[in-house]
Amino acid sequence: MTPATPLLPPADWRDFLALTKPRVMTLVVFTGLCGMLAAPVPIHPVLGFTAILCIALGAGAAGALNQWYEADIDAVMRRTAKRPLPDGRMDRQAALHFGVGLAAFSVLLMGLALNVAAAAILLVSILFYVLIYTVWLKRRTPQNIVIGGAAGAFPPLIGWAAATGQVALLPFLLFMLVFLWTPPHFWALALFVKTDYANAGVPMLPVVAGERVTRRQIGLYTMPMAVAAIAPWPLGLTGAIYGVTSVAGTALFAAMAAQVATRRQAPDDAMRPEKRLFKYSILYLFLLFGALVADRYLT
Ligand code: HEM
Ligand SMILES: CC(C)=CCC/C(C)=C/CC/C(C)=C/COP(=O)(O)OP(=O)(O)O
Repeated sequence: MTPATPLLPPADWRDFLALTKPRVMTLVVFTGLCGMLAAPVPIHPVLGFTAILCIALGAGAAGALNQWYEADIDAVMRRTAKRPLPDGRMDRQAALHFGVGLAAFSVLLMGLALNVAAAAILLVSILFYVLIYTVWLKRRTPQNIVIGGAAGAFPPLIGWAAATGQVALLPFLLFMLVFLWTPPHFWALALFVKTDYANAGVPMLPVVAGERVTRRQIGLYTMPMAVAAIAPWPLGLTGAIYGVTSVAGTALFAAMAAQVATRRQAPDDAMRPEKRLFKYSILYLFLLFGALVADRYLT
């Protein structure tokens, strides 16, 4: 006789929400919204709302499928052990159905209500995060987040494509900005949660190559990131609000990254430089994308 599988009570709506990684996705959705609002074509508010909803649902679906696939490693990391699957609050099948259903719904709705270009890029970003990052690269190489991180850089392109039906140089530069921002963002965090990844056997850079290499890589990626961040201004694609914000914001980012790269910490500094860089990395993208929209509507 096969042993009875313990039946889990139906998951709470809060567990389904947690499956979508709502906190991380706020910035993903914000960059998509700003990409849409920065486009030179006005979009009907109902269609604009629908496009952003599709990005949010698509990103949430990707987060759910990520958690469905990696419940085993989430269970051994302190930061993730309380997620609905490793904590036993949800059935794996329910998470899979939720993720696949939400992904299909978001892509179809984007295609029907907006256009095929936006739907296609949304589909590519979901597949990129789930298949290329989560299933293929994450457990295999410390370059996982460099390549797989492209998934999180697509939303500005999706937003722009939703409004215009095509892509252009400015959203491409925004894609490059988020793409090159991801390594410093993530490796700064990985420096202070290194043992979690080591315990789970995930080959993140500080675990595999050590702290020194990781610090240097953070500094290295910051340089092309700075170029992508500032370039839209001299290229005449944005105005002075974005220009000044990007120059000042990026200078601060570069100063913090240099501190991390050279491991300088003032004796009275309570917070480790990498922790400060990680926190600032999030504010930085909010600032630059916010300035992009302010530029479009205030100048
Ligand atoms: C492969 C690429 C990335 C990796 C591995 C990564 C990893 C992480 C991790 C592990 C956290 C810590 C806390 C948490 O799980 O909530 C975090 C926080 C965060 N990430 Fe990333 N991230 C990536 C890309 C991105 C992108 C593209 C965005 C948005 C554009 C983003 C936005 C955020 C935000 C807003 C937080 C803070 C969440 C909070 O307040 O709790 N991340 N990231
Ligand atoms: C529009 C669309 C589909 C966007 C996709 C959004 C996306 C790829 C976001 C990347 C950010 C993210 C949640 C990284 C977490 O990495 P992790 O899974 O290694 O983190 P974990 O250890 O917290 O699970």
